[in-house]
Parts: sequence; structure tokens; C-alpha cells
Amino acid sequence: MTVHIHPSVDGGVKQGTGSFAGGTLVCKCSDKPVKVAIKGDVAHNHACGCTKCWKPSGAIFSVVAVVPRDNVKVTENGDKLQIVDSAAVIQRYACKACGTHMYGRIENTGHPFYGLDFIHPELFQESGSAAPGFAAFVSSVLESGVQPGEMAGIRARLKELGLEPYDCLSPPLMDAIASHVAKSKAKAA
Ligand SMILES: N[C@@H](CCC(=O)N[C@@H](CSCO)C(=O)NCC(=O)O)C(=O)O
Ligand SMILES: [Zn+2]
Ligand SMILES: [Zn+2]
Repeated sequence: MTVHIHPSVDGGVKQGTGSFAGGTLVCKCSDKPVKVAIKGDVAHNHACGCTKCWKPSGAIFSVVAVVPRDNVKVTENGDKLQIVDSAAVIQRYACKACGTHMYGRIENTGHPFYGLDFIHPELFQESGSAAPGFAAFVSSVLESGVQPGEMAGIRARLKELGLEPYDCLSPPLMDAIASHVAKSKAKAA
């Protein structure tokens, strides 16, 4: 049986140009879509299996990346945006009409990823942004109703696509988080 991960990778991961200068994210509304301008390319693009990241209908994973928060600007129909869960670490701004998450922002200045916003590159109207490089929170798909017996096939398909599966973030990102925590502890001591 074919395993569908996400429509943007199911046909193979398309590499970025390496010189993506930015673009516009557009929600799914046919009338008055929300538009968000992004300066520059995305970083740490990955497939995410967590329950909180927005997925297009039918997808098991989201595809999500980060950009500096200063490079994110809502340019059209921002009045349609609302925060999905104000208690979450990442405050995700979604279109009230179509539900698409347009960007996620961290307001805790002590968080290791403070300063970075989370976006979904598939919403770019332009092509060429950096491709996803790994899969995160893979075991979390079980929280969305995937059956345990499907996990081996999902992990195998991720590997086949070149998206190494991890049950948290990738080792370099986990190292960055742990280093940040170590520095914060040292400062507080
Ligand atoms: N099992 C949980 C995991 C949720 C989770 O911790 N998600 C991460 C990664 S999101 C992008 O990679 C996270 O940092 N969440 C913070 C937040 O969402 O506010 C689940 O599946 O829900
Ligand atoms: Zn919309
Ligand atoms: Zn996630």
C-alpha cells in the first residue's frame, strides 16, 4: 500500500535552488486570501508528525521550516488571522476562514528558537525554497490516529524519500536546544 506522507514530497523531494530570495505565502481562500511576505530562504525545513503543525487535508505530516521573525510581514487580509492556541509555545496564526496556518511565532525570549517563525513552504506562490531534510516527531503521528502497525511502512517511506525519521527533532537541532539550556543554566548559577 502506498504511504502518503505529504503532497509536496509524495512524488519525491524537490531540492531548492539554493538562491531563493523569498516570496509570498498565500492561504487557501479563493476570496480575500491572507498573504504573508517572506524575505530570504527558509531553514531547517522538515516533515513534522506532531499534532500541532498544520497539515493539508489527507496528509500524515506537515512540512514546516523557520525564517527570522523580522523577515515575516503580513501584507494582505491580516484581519482574517487568529491565534490557534495562545498557550502553545509556538503561537500559530491561522486563517479564520480556511484554517491554514500562515506563521507560528515564539514570544518567550528564553526559548532556544526565539527569533524564528515557523512557516509552511508549500504555501509559497513561488517555487525554489530549500527542501525538507529530515522528518521530526514521527512517533507523534500515532496521536493523530495512525495505527502502530503502519509505523514501519511510514519510517521506511521517509527513509526512501531521504527524510531521516526522528521521534523528536534532528540531532543538530537537539544539540542546539541542549546547548542553549546549558548556557541559560550557567548564566543563572
Ligand atoms: N507529541 C506532541 C509533540 C508536539 C511538539 O512538541 N511539537 C514540537 C515541534 S513543532 C515543529 O517541529 C514543538 O516544538 N511544539 C511546540 C508547539 O507546538 O507549540 C504532539 O504531537 O502534539
Ligand atoms: Zn484563508
Ligand atoms: Zn510540529
